[in-house]
Amino acid sequence: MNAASYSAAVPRSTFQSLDRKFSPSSSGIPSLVRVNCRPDCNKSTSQASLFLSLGSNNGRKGMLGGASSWDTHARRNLIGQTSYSVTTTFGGVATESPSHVAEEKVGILLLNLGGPETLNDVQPFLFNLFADPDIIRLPRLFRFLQRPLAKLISVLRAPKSKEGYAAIGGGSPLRKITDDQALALKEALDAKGLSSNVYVGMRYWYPFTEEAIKRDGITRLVVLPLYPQFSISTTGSSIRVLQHMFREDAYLSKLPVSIINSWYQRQGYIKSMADLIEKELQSFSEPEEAMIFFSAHGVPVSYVEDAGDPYRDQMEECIYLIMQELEARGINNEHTLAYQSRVGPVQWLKPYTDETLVELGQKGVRSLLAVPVSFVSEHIETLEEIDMEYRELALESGIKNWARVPALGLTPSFITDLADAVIEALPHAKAMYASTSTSEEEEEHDPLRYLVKMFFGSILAFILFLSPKMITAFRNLI
Ligand SMILES: C=CC1=C(C)c2cc3[nH]c(cc4nc(cc5[nH]c(cc1n2)c(C)c5CCC(=O)O)C(CCC(=O)O)=C4C)c(C)c3C=C
Ligand SMILES: [Fe+2]
Repeated sequence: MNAASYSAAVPRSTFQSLDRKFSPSSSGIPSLVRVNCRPDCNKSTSQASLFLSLGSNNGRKGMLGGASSWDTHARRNLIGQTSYSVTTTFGGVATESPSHVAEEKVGILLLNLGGPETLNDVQPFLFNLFADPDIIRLPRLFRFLQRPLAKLISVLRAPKSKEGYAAIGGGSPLRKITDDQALALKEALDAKGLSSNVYVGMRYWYPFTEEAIKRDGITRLVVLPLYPQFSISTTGSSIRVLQHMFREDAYLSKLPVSIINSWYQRQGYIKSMADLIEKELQSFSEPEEAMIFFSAHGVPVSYVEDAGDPYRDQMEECIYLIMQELEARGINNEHTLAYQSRVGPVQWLKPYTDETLVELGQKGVRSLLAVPVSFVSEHIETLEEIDMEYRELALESGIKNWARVPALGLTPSFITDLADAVIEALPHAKAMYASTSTSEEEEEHDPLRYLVKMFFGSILAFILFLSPKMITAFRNLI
């Protein structure tokens, strides 16, 4: 689609504008991120924690209970249901909509996870990760423990993680790859007539999301997470940071913003994945014999079943769409989906990649094509976990022929499709105006409530730290 003139009857990508509507829950999370949820997932606010399961809290099923929640009575603001008619020219040229003509300066913010660049960065990077309340979901009563717990876990986990990063050259390649993707996206947008500034915002390492958007006169912003599928733990977490930034900042709160929550169903992405799979199958002497083994990053089951994370549904739909595309090309290989990279003692999405590989080997599968599907760059979990650990396990389990599809990276058809997604999202940008503080924030500022929480929380935490469950939890980390 050419940016110079388009009628934005936007297809299936789900994107929404930041708006100031808050849900009735106390989470402080704007309704904008509650998307793509199954119709039956509007249970209220059950919580998940990575490490502990203590049963109910305030009548809520879940791990430690009551942390901030992703209740998902999804305001399915799917753009496919809306019809827009906007004629726009970009690139320093007048932008014309039915209501106004203005000079637009477009910014695109790519969101990603970030990774340690050196081995010395590993522990502080892990600290940032585990200090995220969307990764370790503590109930409010225990929230004051988030940072000490993150410190403890990061120190315990660091030696194992360092080994992994050492095996792939001493650091994560994510920053370089994401910067390259940003440049490629800018060029693809230029080629479509849209001049833009593309920024990179990482959640847990440099350049941090909080510092990503520069004050260079942007008048409209598209937020594009580099995760095809939405999860509370990835896109959701980054959007939470943005939400906070936008609430605090006068300039940002007025900036029209459009957020692309997930884009796994875009044809350009599906076809690009199918191209990579089709190509890699040719590396087998008998391509039709190879099982296509999709390996997605896992999340704890409670995210999906209690907190309403749409991640598993989106992942399954994504695999279905890729397989449909392959079948349309006459490729009818068997396929399966499993989840990798679990951390801690709780149940994660199943089946697990390691267990599935062993089972497939035992069942007589001899050729296997691994397809990483939750991420679009090479990173530690493709380069170390899949290419080294899982490959070795597969070969030990009787699988003779092993290959892995590369991450999409800079694949031109993929980058072009991201550019289209940005262009389609632009007309839907809306300002997020200043909002009132949430009940959660108000509570933080009430000293009496805070003291009571600290008192009871400390007693509970003391008991908890001595429990066998906690000891097992830490043992499973290292
Ligand atoms: C869609 C992708 C990802 C999801 C979902 C996700 C959830 C998730 N991750 C952890 C814990 C860790 N993740 C780590 C690294 C890491 N995670 C992702 C992506 C997703 N995570 C990426 C791309 C990376 C690698 C970045 C890089 O440096 O290359 C790590 C550190 C590495 C390690 O020690 O294994 C941890 C720990 C949790 C707990 C979680 C959901 C709750
Ligand atoms: Fe992860």
